[in-house]
Amino acid sequence: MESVHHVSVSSKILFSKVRKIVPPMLEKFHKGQLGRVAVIGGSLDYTGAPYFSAMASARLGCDMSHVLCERSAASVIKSYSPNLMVHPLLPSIDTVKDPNSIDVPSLAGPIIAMLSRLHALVIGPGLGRDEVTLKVVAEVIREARSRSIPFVLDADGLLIVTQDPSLVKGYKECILTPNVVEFGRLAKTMGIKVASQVEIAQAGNDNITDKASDACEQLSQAFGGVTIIQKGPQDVISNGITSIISDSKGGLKRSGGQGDTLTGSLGTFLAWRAAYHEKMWDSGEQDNEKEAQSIEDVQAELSSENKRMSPVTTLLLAAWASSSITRECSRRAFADKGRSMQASDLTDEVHGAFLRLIGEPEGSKTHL
Ligand SMILES: NC(=O)C1=CN([C@@H]2O[C@H](COP(=O)(O)OP(=O)(O)OC[C@H]3O[C@@H](n4cnc5c(N)ncnc54)[C@H](O)[C@@H]3O)[C@@H](O)[C@H]2O)[C@@H](O)CC1
Ligand SMILES: Nc1ncnc2c1ncn2[C@@H]1O[C@H](COP(=O)(O)OP(=O)(O)OP(=O)(O)O)[C@@H](O)[C@H]1O
Ligand SMILES: [Mg+2]
Repeated sequence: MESVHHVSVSSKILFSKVRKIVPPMLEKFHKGQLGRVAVIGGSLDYTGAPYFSAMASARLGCDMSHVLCERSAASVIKSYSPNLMVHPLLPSIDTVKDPNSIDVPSLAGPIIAMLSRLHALVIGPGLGRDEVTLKVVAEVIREARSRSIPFVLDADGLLIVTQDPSLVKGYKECILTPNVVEFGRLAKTMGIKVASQVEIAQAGNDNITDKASDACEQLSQAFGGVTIIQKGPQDVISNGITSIISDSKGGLKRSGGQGDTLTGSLGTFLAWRAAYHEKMWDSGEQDNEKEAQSIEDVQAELSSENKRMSPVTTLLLAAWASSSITRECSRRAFADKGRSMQASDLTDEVHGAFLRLIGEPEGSKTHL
C-alpha cells in the first residue's frame, strides 16, 4: 500500500509563493545578478537541445547564458544565436591523443575554472555518449557538488548517473528530470521496482497520481533525497518526503526538445532561488528560524503569507514553476501551430507563459 505525500496547496497560492523567489527588476542590479547559468551539452549529433535549454534560461530572465559544448558543436550553436556565450570546452574521443589514457582532472580544468562565476548548471542536453566526454563531465559534477553549486541533470547527464549514482546520491541541490524511459533506467540502476506513469496508466489503476507520486518518492529516497521531476502526462515532483504534482494543460504535439525548455527554466529558477536565499532584495517576508524538513513544515511555509521559505521548499517550488512554465509554453505554442509545432516554438512562448502564470513581482520596474 503506497503512502501519499503530495502538498495540497492551490496553484494560485503556489504561484504567489513562486513570485517571492523571482528577483524584481531594479535599477541597482548589475550584469549577472539576475542569473549566470551554463548548459553543459552539445555534441556532433545534437546541437538543438543545448540551444533550446540555454535560450529558455535566457528568455525566462537570466542575465548570462553559457553553453559549454564539444568542439564540433560550438560554431553551429553560435550560429543559432549571438546572445549565447558558447565555449568549446568539452573533449571527446576525436579530440584527445589517446582515449585510453586521459588525464580527466586536467581535461575538466577549463570548465572547472568557470564554476566560481556560475549560479547553476544544466548538465546533459545533447551531450551525447562519447566516453571521454562523459568522464570529464562526471568530474565537473563532482567538483560542482563539492562547491554546493546547484545543478539539473537531464538526458545524457542521467546516463552518467546510471553509471555512477554516488555522484549525486544525497546531494540536495540537484534535480533529475527523467522522461518515462529514463525514469525506468534510473529505477533499475537503484534496484527498485517502481512502475512508470505509463505502466501505471496501462494497468488501469484508479489512483494514477498517487501511484506515480509514490514511485517518484521511492526513487528519490533511493537517491538519498535528490529532487526528481518525472515528466509525463503529469509531471510528478518529489524529494522523497514531499511531492507536488504539475498537471496544468500542455499541448498535444510530442516533438523532441520540449524537455529542454524545462531544464533551461530550471537553471534560471535555481539562480534566482540562490539570490533569494542570499537576500539580494527585500522580499518583504519575515525571517524564519526553523528550516523546513517534513511535508507539514513545507506545507506551512507555502500556506504562510509572509514568512521566508527554506531551501527545501524553494527547490520544490522552482521545480514546480519550471514544469508549469514548460507546459504553458507547450499549450500556447500548440494553440498557435497545431501539429506543426516544434521545440523552438516553445522558446518563443517563455516570456508570455511567465507573465501569465507568475507575473512581475512587486517592485519590478519594467516600465521606464
Ligand atoms: N534537437 C535536438 O538536438 C534534440 C536532442 N535531443 C537529445 O538527444 C539525445 C537522446 O535523447 P533521447 O530522449 O532520444 O534519449 P534515448 O536515446 O534514451 O531515447 C529514449 C527513447 O524513448 C522514447 N520515449 C520517450 N518518451 C517516451 C514515452 N513517454 N513513452 C515511450 N517511449 C518514450 C523516445 O522516443 C526515444 O526513442 C539527448 O542528448 C537529448 O538531449 C532530444 O532532447 C531531442 C531534441
Ligand atoms: N502526455 C503528456 N501530456 C502533457 N504533457 C506532456 C506529456 N508528456 C510529456 N509532457 C510534457 O512535455 C515536457 C517534456 O517531457 P518529455 O516526456 O517529452 O521529455 P523528454 O522525452 O525528455 O523530451 P526531449 O525530447 O526534450 O528530450 C514536460 O514538461 C512534460 O510535462
Ligand atoms: Mg529528454
